[in-house]
This record gives sequence, structure tokens and C-alpha cells, in this order.
Amino acid sequence: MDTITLNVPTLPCVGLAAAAGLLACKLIAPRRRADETERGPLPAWLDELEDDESYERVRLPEWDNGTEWRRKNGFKGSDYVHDACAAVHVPRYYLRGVSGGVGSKLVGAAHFGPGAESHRGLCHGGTMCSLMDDVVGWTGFCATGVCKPWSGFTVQINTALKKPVDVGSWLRIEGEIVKIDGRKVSVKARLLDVDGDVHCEAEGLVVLKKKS
Ligand SMILES: CCCCCCCCCCCCCC(=O)SCCNC(=O)CCNC(=O)[C@H](O)C(C)(C)COP(=O)(O)OP(=O)(O)OC[C@H]1O[C@@H](n2cnc3c(N)ncnc32)[C@H](O)[C@@H]1OP(=O)(O)O
Repeated sequence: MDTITLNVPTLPCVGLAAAAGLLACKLIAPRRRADETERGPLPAWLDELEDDESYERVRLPEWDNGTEWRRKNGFKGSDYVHDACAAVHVPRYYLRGVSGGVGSKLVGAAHFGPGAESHRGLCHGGTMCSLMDDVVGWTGFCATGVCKPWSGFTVQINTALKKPVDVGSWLRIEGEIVKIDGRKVSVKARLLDVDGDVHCEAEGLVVLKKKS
């Protein structure tokens, strides 16, 4: 009968080698922008928005500060759209707030990862609907011209799917306030590619919270 000998003294060596390997990866791998992932580089036009003084990047601790911060602050999971591992992922939004109200506009990039797949390399329509929900909501939260997170609720998202999205695509997502009636903020949104082809459009409604 064969015997298996466990060479105990080698175990710490294996651990050390693994740790050294990980460290080497961190040191040797080319430095990447903080929010760049295995999805590849962010689209270049996002840099143009970064440089455009009429747009301001929307930053939130619940998007930027990771799991531990979220747990400590009442969140129970990962953000459905803004988490780096989301099937369809928005790494950034930029707000053109003007002076608030109609014309306020949110622009971002959306990546459709392998987890968004439906039929053979094409994305599930629900991923486009989810994006429309997200951009409608966040545009509504910007009704005053500055982003006030969680200041209302998305109550309607009427989405028209116009063109399939390939798995692996980076698309541009836009939301714009078209009407404000009391607490009701109407938003038009669309998802388009670099050629300007529209993949989906939506009309949405956000109801702002009652003032307490
Ligand atoms: C201390 C408390 C803290 C709370 C913390 C929460 C913070 C976190 C926030 C989290 C954010 C999460 C982010 C997310 O996005 S969450 C995304 C998912 N969305 C939801 O879960 C929303 C669920 N809906 C609701 O909770 C209530 O309906 C809300 C609170 C939104 C309104 O109920 P409220 O009692 O306040 O208002 P109201 O009923 O008097 O309606 C007001 C006006 O709106 C009109 N209307 C309403 N619905 C619809 C509709 N579907 N279509 C067309 N119109 C609609 C309505 O006719 C009326 O119009 P008018 O008659 O005035 O002309």
C-alpha cells in the first residue's frame, strides 16, 4: 500500500512563496488607474468629461470606500450597478448641474460584462433596463443642481430597447431632467455607443422625498 508523507516543514515555505508571488504581482504589474479592472481601460471620452469644467464627477463613499465601509454604514451587499463586479457596471457618473432643474444632465460609462449575457454574446435586455433605472434615479437626485444621494425614489422607468448590446461593450449612458412638477422629476435617458447609435431610451419618473 502506498503511503503519503506530509512534509510539515515545507508548508510555511509554500505560504511564504505564495505571499512573495502576490507581492511580486503587485510590484511588477503596471500601475493601473484606481477604478480600472479586468474590464480593460475606461473609454477615453471619460477623460474628456474629467477635463470639462462644466461637468463634475459624482463621488459617493458607498461606491468608493469598499465593503467594510458599506457594512458599517447599514448596507448589506454590493451596489447592483456601481460595484466593480456588477454584471453591468457604471464606474463613474459626471454631473452637468447647470443651476439645477430642467437641463441638469448626468453622463457616465457603462460596461457590460460576461455576467450580463443572454444569447450568444448579446446582453440581457434587463441589463439595459437596470441601467436606465440607475441613471434615472441618480439624475433625479441631482434636481437641485448638486447630487443629493437617496433624496427620492424611482417610480417609473419606461424603457425602449433599440439595438442589442455585445458582451464586453463600453457604452455611454446619459440622463437629463426634462420636467419638474412639485416632487415629481421627469427624466429622459439613453444608452449609446461611440458611433452615436442608440441602444436604448427611457422616460422615467423620480419622486423626491417629502421634506421633513
Ligand atoms: C426617515 C425616513 C427615511 C426614509 C429613508 C429612505 C431613504 C432612502 C431612499 C432610497 C432611495 C432608493 C432609490 C430608489 O430609486 S429605490 C427604487 C425602487 N423604487 C421604489 O421602491 C419606490 C417605491 N415607491 C414608494 O416607496 C412610494 O411610492 C414613494 C415613497 C415613492 C412615494 O410615496 P409618497 O407617499 O411620498 O408620495 P405619493 O404617493 O403621494 O406620490 C407623490 C406623487 O408622485 C406620484 N407617483 C407616485 N408613484 C408614482 C408612479 N409609480 N407613477 C406615477 N406617478 C407616481 C403620485 O401620483 C403623486 O403625484 P401627485 O398626486 O402629487 O401629482
